[in-house]
Amino acid sequence: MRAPSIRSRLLYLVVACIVPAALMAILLIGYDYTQARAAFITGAMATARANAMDVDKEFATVEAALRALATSPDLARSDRQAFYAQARGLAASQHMLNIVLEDASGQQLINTFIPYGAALPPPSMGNVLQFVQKNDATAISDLFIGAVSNRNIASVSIPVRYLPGRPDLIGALNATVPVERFNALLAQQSYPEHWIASILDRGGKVVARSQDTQRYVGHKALPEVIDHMRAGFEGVIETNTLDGKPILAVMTHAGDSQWTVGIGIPIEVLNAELNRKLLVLVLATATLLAASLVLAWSISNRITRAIGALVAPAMALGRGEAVAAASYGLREADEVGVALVDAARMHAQARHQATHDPLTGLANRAMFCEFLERQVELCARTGEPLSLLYLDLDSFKQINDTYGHAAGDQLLTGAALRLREELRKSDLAARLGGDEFAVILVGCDAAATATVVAKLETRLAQAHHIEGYELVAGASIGVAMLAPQGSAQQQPVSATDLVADADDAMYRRKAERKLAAKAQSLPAASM
Ligand SMILES: Nc1nc2c(ncn2[C@@H]2O[C@H](COP(=O)(O)OP(=O)(O)OP(=O)(O)O)[C@@H](O)[C@H]2O)c(=O)[nH]1
Repeated sequence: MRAPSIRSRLLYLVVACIVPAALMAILLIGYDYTQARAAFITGAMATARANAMDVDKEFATVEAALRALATSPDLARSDRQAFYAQARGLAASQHMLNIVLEDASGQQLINTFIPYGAALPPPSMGNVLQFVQKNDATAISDLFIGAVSNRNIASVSIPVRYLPGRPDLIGALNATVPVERFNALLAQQSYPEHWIASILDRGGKVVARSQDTQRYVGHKALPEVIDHMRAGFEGVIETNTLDGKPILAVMTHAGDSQWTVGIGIPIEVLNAELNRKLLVLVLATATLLAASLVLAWSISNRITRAIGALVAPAMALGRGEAVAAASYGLREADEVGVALVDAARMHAQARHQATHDPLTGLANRAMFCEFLERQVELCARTGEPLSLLYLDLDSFKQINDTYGHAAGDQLLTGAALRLREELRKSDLAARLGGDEFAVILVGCDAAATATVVAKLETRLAQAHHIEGYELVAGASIGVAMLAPQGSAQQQPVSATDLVADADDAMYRRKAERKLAAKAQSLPAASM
């Protein structure tokens, strides 16, 4: 399996960084949403309870006014006309629609809505009167349409002994209040935007509403809401408004009237913020992800290019070639590049050390042997001439012994330099060890070889200026040749034979030179 690329790693890294961050943001948004929902429930419930108390307060105000009216001396005296006038004045001052006094049979005795003395409706035993008589207590009605006023109204009724001396006859003193009183109650609240508050009677009819009041007054709430009301539920439900808008609503009921106050917020509004935040998050994540991926892609391209550019110098190093310093546009790649340059240099150094003599810098025996074998084979095939010269310095030991090893080293180095200067680039000069050198001349016939030998003998015989002395150590040069094909000359056939011949020739030459020197009574080396 192929190892993953830098590009895929970087892309994974981007995804690994951004996706968890986005998930975390989603969790935070979710938490925020729950908090907003809880805050709505807490705030709306507190407001609904306060509104429910306000509803009861409205009824309590009306009841208190009626109870005060019931103590009127005009009633005790059965002065109906005076009582009528008093009731009418009270109704006007207390924003009541009208006040009605009924006897025990349900016959209206006064009705402030109808002029005093005019005909009153026939008697009727309503539920309210029955309740008042049975319980001798205040009754609060549900919403109904007034028979005379033809308006949505509610009534408060208190028991009243309307005939002096007949405490057994219990009639009712009723006051009706228009729904506008409850609408006014909601209107004076400053609900947060989007909140919808409603007041419902015990039967679930809408009494007042903070929005679209006229449209819904008298309408029944949804059955599920009515079911909750009947069960005496106080809490939060998800339901719909009468116009079908899904809402989250809190419900509570007033303790005395048992009317219900509900406050809702459209789920759409509640979710709008959530959706807005989620949209922003999705867009931000997508943008961030796209930007990061593009950045990661471009970074990976740069890294890949830098690493790819290292392949060529690495291959050059493998081939043993020199590696040039370069900048790869990335610090790490530059460092590897520098290491490759160093490695190539060390490699070249090691190769040079393995094939060259450290003192003179000439080829060493190993390189000499390899080169000679290759050239012998090549020339044997091509028929080109090849000459091998074996050189040994004369009386070098004496120089060493007399002037020291360091001076001997300098002389060896000087001799090597002279060889290099006198030879062609295509020739090979090698130090075989001690004061022994060898030269391979390729494509050099016998005449040219003789010229080179003479030139070298002359040059090497010249004095070296070392440490203030003039030191002379000429060289005895033995020659062996691989003659051209078809030549009559007897041929050595291998490099080993050629070396042995050159060595022999060198010894012979040395002997000749020694003899010649002796004959001339001259030392082999002079200083
Ligand atoms: N300074 C120095 N001397 C070396 C080195 N290698 C070998 N020698 C010495 O070179 C000398 C070689 O001596 P020989 O060739 O035997 O003797 P020679 O005096 O040249 O005598 P002939 O060859 O017969 O003329 C020895 O004394 C070695 O110790 C080297 O690297 N540096």
